[in-house]
Amino acid sequence: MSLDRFDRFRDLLVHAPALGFWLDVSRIRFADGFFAQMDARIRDALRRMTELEAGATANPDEGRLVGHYWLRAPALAPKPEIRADVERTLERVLAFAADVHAAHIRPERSPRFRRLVVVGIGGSALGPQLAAAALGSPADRMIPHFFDNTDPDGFDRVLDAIGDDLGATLAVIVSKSGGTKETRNGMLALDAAYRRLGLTLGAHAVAVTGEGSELDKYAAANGFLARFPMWDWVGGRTSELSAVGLLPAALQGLDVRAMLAGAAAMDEVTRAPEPRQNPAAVLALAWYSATGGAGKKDMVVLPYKDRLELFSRYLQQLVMESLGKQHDLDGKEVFQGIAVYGNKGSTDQHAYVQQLRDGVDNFFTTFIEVLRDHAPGRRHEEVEPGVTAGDYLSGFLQGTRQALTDRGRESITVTIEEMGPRALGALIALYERAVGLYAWLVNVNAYHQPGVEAGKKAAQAVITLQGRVFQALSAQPGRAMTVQEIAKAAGESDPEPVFWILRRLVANPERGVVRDLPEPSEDGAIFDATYRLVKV
Ligand SMILES: O=P(O)(O)OC[C@H]1O[C@](O)(CO)[C@@H](O)[C@@H]1O
Repeated sequence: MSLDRFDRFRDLLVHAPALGFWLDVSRIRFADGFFAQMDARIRDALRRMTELEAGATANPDEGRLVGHYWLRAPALAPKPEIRADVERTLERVLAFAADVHAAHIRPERSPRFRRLVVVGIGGSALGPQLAAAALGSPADRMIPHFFDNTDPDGFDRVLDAIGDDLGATLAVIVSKSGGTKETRNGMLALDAAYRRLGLTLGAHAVAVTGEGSELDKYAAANGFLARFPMWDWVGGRTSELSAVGLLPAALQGLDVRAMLAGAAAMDEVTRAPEPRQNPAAVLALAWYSATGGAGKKDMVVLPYKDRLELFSRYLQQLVMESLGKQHDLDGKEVFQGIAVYGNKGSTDQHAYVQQLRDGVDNFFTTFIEVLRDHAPGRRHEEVEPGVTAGDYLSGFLQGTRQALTDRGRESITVTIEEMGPRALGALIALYERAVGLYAWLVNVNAYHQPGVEAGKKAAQAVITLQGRVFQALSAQPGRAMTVQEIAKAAGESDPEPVFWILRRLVANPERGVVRDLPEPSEDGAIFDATYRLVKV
């Protein structure tokens, strides 16, 4: 039995020695004949990927090219102007970072920039956050911070952490569309913070955005230190190796050329035409087998390396925004997707692994193993005679993998030699391509995200309604009105969103809305409450 299993392991293992990379899918229960059955489809997906890399229009909705592969191999770009753009932008990123480090570019009053705040969300934050956490060290040239939401308390927390160093902080505002509200709000929060110190945002800021976008215009009008392009042929969730990720990484002092080289090397390996020798194809096939090609199982991502804790969050967007689609490419309703979650092993062993082993079998796990325990020169302290903490980490990985197998729970293991910029670039490239291939296996468009717009529009409607609520209250100053009365005065037929707005405003007394509860106040009385506007 165990010999059979070892044979199967050997048979299925994909090893890329030049990359120090292994992919083990032997703990996926492929049905008999699975690879033969899928052969034509995966070859077709590989063919389409080749066309995509050669410049085919892969985003039928938007008629756009999809070319994140050219970011690390500009010579492959289908047009000379794209190649020139990529090469020039990399040089500009590196030169800008060098100038900042050398204090040739310096803040308004401080002698040099010591920190950076990346303001962005989704694909304009997750990659930079992943790289900062995965590769940061005490040798970093600048300390990175992030605004990745429109949470005022989140802004406060970051600004508190920066403290007196704000004058020595570079704001990197990242938005492909240049119109994302969370990002705009973060930028305005920073603007206000600089102004409180008598400083200007423009003298401390750079933008990464699409040419001609709202942000691009704002940056030009406000004298930003520099603007870097974001091209329409790079999707947000595959933008880590464009200026979006490279600029923050270069400023932090990370080796961006090594990140690019790792991605380029993985791209080479994952262009292999033979599916079984192509790690991205094998990964996509393993997902297909595990999920029935219909998202029946979730992907649990467990890197046994603290530095990769954000990898599952990064993959969450890459996988779920790419694959989570209502319709397939033929317009058929399919409700596709694969749910992704996870943090890190062994930590998660003490959180939800109980359910993975004993509970509902609705997932497959991806273990990520890093062979090198820590940086050369660090001591391998023993925690027991002849045993190190790293031995335990490794033991827990194998142990959990086996414990899951014993219960028939499927898993994949990705192994890398050591954690570094090259490996990170390679991991990103591997998953980018596996997602693209899988999308074709299930016939969905991986390169659009129509579903995101609905929530954004509805949010804007709430903001507009809030304005009408304020108007209704201020039209009759001092008058106490019920939720229903306010809704009516605001021209809103549904009192519920008005109730939500008022409840929140009341919890923030600075906004001037006061709630009066009828006496005696009891359960349910909240719906008889009245609201009025007071001067604050
Ligand atoms: O870079 P932008 O345009 O601000 O967009 C941020 C994120 O928002 C999304 O469009 C979805 O809301 C993502 O696809 C994207 O990464």
